[in-house]
Amino acid sequence: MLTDFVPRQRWFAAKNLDRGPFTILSRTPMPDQVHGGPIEQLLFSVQTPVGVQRYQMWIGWAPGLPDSVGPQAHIGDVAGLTGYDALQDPHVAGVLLSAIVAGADVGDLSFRSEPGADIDPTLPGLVIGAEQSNTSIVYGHRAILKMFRRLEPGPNPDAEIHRALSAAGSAHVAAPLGEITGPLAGQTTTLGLLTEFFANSAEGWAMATASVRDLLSEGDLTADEVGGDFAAEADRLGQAVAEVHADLAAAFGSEVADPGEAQRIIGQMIASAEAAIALVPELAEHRDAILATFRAAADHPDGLTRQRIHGDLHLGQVLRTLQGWSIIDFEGEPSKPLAYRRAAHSPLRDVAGMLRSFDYAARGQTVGGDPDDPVQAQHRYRAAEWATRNRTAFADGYARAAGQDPRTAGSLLTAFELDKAIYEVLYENGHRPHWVPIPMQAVVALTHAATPDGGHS
Ligand SMILES: Nc1ncnc2c1ncn2[C@@H]1O[C@H](COP(=O)(O)OP(=O)(O)O)[C@@H](O)[C@H]1O
Ligand SMILES: O=P(O)(O)O[C@H]1O[C@H](CO)[C@@H](O[C@H]2O[C@H](CO)[C@@H](O)[C@H](O)[C@H]2O)[C@H](O)[C@H]1O
Repeated sequence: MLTDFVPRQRWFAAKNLDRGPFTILSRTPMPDQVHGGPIEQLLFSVQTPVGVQRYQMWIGWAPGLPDSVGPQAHIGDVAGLTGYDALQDPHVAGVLLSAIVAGADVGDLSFRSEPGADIDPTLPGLVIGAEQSNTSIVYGHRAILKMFRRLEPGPNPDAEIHRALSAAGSAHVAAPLGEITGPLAGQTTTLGLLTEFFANSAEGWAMATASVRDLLSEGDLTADEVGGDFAAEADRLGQAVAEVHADLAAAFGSEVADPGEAQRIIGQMIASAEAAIALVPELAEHRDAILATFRAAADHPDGLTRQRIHGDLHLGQVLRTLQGWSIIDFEGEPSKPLAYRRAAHSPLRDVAGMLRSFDYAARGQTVGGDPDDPVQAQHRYRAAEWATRNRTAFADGYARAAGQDPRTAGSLLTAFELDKAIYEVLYENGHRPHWVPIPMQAVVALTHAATPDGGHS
């Protein structure tokens, strides 16, 4: 029954991998029924060449597909009952919120609210957009419940970091309100996280791309002259990221790594690049330049600091609220193991993620098209202008708040950007193949200096 439905879901990361059959790990029915049939949490695993993957689903059963969900929620029919993706059902959303507020224990699942959280269990819940790594339900513009889809045994860094930053009084994070946990491979595992919802907020990605469009529609004004200029926001965002890094360092600790740290990091980047090259043929022709760019960064003289970071920072992970910038989704890079995502890393990794994202916001609007069309060529030129302006503003804001300019890391910052761009090639190859040219272009630009003729061949 899962065979047709699961591979169509955005959250399923093994779409393009050879894989074994789905193995059901557990089924936990809720005491409540909403459409004359049970609602159950189902955990399953699937074996892939890169290891086992585990996933969470919530399945509702009813005599037919309930009116409260669309046809995309249909999973399959068994013994006269229709199974459907229950997280898309507002009635099931209500059951989950009530269980959190009640502090229910259901089978092995624990539903808990944070001490002092004041949540109205009757708030109506609505699932938001399908194009996410997980599935989130918004309750009356007051709270948002993220149900993690791909699971790894242990605490999810999203829950850990929301709690730590909130306890530190950070102005840049949503307050945690509750959690759903349960056992997986013998460890207590975060299954869902309820946090404060920022009503009237805008995603950084939406704001940045609106600003790019504004610039592209202008024939002769430069990026600093158009009404939609984003540079002041990019500067404030840099400041917010630096403040979050400082709070994370205070909450979880930080250390100056030993002098060999840069070599160790570069070694990991080279290993990831080799793995990506083996999977994506377009990367192979740039292999020499990629390796040369990484090697050039290995001799970083200064000690690097290591601390907990966001790990997958981009413009889609930042919200402009009425108060300022907030950062969401502290899970880390979805493809990396949990131990890596909970470990200390260089904050330059997050800085590089944001720098890449400014490039994405700009080039996403000009990708594809006719390379010989003069209007499109002009758009590409303007998009590059926007990216430079906003990358600079972000780094300026970060440097001011951190007291240290990330750009002084030079070739090492380039290596972090290249590492991210290669990750993005892999990510787009699996999820949005028509966007592969965006990070590919960055791979070429970032390795340009390392090619024998400086990229003039
Ligand atoms: N606290 C919040 N307030 C308002 N919107 C939020 C909040 N948290 C998340 N969102 C919205 O939900 C979307 C998905 O959240 P995210 O944590 O990025 O989930 P995923 O892990 O599925 O990518 C975000 O892109 C954002 O639009
Ligand atoms: O699902 P997540 O938000 O955790 O992150 C994954 O998906 C992102 C795409 O939504 C991806 O980000 C890439 O695309 C963004 C635009 O959609 C762009 O702003 C980022 O710079 C680019 O990396 C992210 O890498 C991936 O982990």
